[in-house]
Amino acid sequence: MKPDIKICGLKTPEAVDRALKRGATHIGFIFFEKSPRYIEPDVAAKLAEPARGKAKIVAVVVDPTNDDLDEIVSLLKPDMLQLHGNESPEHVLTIKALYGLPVMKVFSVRTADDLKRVEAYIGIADRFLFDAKPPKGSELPGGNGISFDWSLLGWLDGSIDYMLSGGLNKDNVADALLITKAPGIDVSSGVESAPGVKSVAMIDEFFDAVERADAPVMASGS
Ligand SMILES: O=C(O)c1ccccc1N[C@@H]1O[C@H](COP(=O)(O)O)[C@@H](O)[C@H]1O
Repeated sequence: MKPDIKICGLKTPEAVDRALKRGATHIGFIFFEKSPRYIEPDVAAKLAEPARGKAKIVAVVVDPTNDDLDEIVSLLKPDMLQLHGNESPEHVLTIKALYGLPVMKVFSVRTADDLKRVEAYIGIADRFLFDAKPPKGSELPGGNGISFDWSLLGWLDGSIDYMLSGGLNKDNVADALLITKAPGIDVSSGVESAPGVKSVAMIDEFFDAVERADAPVMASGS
């Protein structure tokens, strides 16, 4: 089955347009100031306009304050919040109660132990997102272009709805889908020509690779 596809860290109308034309189900905007993909909420709001009703608009935040969220939610009017920090289950519940939006909670994964934290969020987070742990010294909690051992997701309860992220690109996404059968995938730096610079050609190549992975295999000679 075709997975949900989120293109994250968008900053130009061209990249938004291409992601939508190719069938992105989610588009993400990064509200983490140290990121090369950071965007002001009012700019993101204008960029997101063509996506309304076509793809889910996702605001990516890291341990946000209520002031941060007040501004982002009132200007962007996202469909979903992606919590990419160390938000506790209690903080997730508070955010959901305050803003009435579904939450995708992110977990950084290196070993099977990292997946044990998921349990405390079941019934609280609406969706999960599994990303690689950032390398030592990185200022970014995500968007590092690094993958983790996808086979670890085999330990998850099959009923958990999630997106897979971390270092996905046109060359590895088919393997990632084969191994995980992920219901959703999320890419950022894998469709960039330089940090923070999305390439429409690379967005095309990524969707092409997902479509090839999803295509039925024809028997030879028939
Ligand atoms: O992309 C960023 O700069 C970023 C900053 C802060 C939090 C999350 C960020 N990106 C998220 O990271 C993952 C994986 O990105 P990549 O494909 O490995 O580059 C993705 O979920 C982005 O939403």
